[in-house]
Amino acid sequence: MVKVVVCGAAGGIGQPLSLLLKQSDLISHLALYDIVNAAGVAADLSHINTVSKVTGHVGKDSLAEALRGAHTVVIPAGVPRRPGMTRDDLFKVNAGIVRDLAQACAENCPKAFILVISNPVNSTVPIVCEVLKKANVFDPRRVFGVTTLDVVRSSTFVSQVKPQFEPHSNRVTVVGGHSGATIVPLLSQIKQLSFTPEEIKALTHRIQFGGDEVVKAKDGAGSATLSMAAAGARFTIALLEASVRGKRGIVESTYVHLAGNPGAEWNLRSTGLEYFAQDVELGPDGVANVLALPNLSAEEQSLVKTAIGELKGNIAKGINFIKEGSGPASKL
Ligand SMILES: NC(=O)c1ccc[n+]([C@@H]2O[C@H](COP(=O)([O-])OP(=O)(O)OC[C@H]3O[C@@H](n4cnc5c(N)ncnc54)[C@H](O)[C@@H]3O)[C@@H](O)[C@H]2O)c1
Ligand SMILES: O=C(O)C[C@H](O)C(=O)O
Repeated sequence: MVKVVVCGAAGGIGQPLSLLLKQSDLISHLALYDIVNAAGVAADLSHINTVSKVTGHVGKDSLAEALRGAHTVVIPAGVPRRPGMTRDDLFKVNAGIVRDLAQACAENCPKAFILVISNPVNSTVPIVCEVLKKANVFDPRRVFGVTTLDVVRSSTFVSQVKPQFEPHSNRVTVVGGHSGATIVPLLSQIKQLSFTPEEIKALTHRIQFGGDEVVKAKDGAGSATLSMAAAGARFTIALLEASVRGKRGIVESTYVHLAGNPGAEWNLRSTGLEYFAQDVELGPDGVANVLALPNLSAEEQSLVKTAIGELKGNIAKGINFIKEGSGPASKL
């Protein structure tokens, strides 16, 4: 029995993500939780003729039931950006939402994999980990910041500049975090391609600020939802392939707690950070191996240095939110 729970399932990401997860025969129960409308989304999806049972859970009183027995919990709950906002501006509202969902996971499904989509990911992942640490149920192998959209965008944008680069089957490693300058695509690792310095600069900028492109185009109606659903489903299915089916050699870039994770010593020492996104091999218990940062070009070294500076503050903000005590979730 593989139960996957989507928290925020009625939202812009939650609905298409749930639809994509409904296609997977790795999932036997898809539980959809939201503070509104999850019953309707669940009824609708439940008519699709695939193997999983779908249940809807609306409101805080139904959260425990939604989470009980979960193998994996995916969290796209919270508010998205509008033009002019940074992801960090979302902290005020989303930090409390993510904290409360993490607390419910600690109580109802302490061994579940937790996949955090809600922004700002650089801070919400530390929030989840701190809540689980406080509850004595933290396993660093089981908590992931979903940065797959940066990888998806990288493949797409590189293929638009280099048509011989097939976007579906070629992956680009993206390290750092998930916001602007903390997103560092390692274009030097694409060994089959060569780029001019101008191409590197333009591509790096587009990947770092791809989210802003969508926020601007949606003009007040939110941020990336459909591409994020595709990216979120890709990461969730990759984790299920590794953990349920026992498939080996699956590597995805993701933002994880470094200390205590297999293979993470090098990145822990070289970044000096508690959390960092990099290529991770997935396995039966989640993180099987954190891959060491490869040799970086001079430009990439400088980008990583800038990312580290920004990540330090983002991480401390998330940790302090739990350590120093935080009130109820607030409004924007
Ligand atoms: N990691 C990434 O790459 C990435 C990409 C895109 C968006 N995001 C983030 O994902 C989040 C969701 O974006 P969206 O476009 O789906 O927003 P949305 O407003 O369309 O949907 C959010 C959903 O969360 C629900 N929700 C609010 N509080 C909740 C709670 N306490 N428990 C459960 N559900 C709750 C809302 O009812 C809503 O249905 C935002 O924070 C956004 O910034 C992350
Ligand atoms: O840009 C955003 O706010 C949403 C998301 O983080 C993205 O990268 O599209």
